[in-house]
Amino acid sequence: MKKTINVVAAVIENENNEILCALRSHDMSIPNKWEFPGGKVEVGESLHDALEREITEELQCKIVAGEVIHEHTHEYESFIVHLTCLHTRIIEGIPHSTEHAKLIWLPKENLNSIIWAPADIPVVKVIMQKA
Ligand SMILES: Nc1nc2c([nH]c(=O)n2[C@H]2C[C@H](O)[C@@H](COP(=O)(O)OP(=O)(O)OP(=O)(O)O)O2)c(=O)[nH]1
Repeated sequence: MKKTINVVAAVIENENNEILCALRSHDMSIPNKWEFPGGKVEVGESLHDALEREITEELQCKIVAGEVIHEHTHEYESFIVHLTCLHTRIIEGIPHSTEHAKLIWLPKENLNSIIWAPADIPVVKVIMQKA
């Protein structure tokens, strides 16, 4: 049976209505695809706590996590991901990549100009509808 992992990801918007997009590196799972920064929720952790922890580790800045934008389940070939994306804003620092190949800020209306991890496509559509 395929394993299901619970993942929480940050839709980080700046004052220019741009969204932070992170490129998975060639040595990660789902390589060379764009995603929203975040990661797996640990046992006993709330979504908000998990996201704030992951962003501190991954981007070396502090965010505050807000409402859920979208959540759904996507089945990959070897595992299933339950992805919850939260609206967030940075409260301290500037994002620096510690794990990703690249970070870019993209205007909401251009989010479909890059190749997203398949699980992210529904949330990208939701964000673009609100652009
Ligand atoms: N953080 C994040 N992960 C995503 C997104 N979309 C998506 O399919 N995923 C997948 C990629 C990973 O397999 C998993 C997230 O786990 P992770 O961030 O701990 O991934 P990882 O590469 O560090 O871990 P691993 O797969 O090497 O064990 O969920 C997304 O938008 N953000």
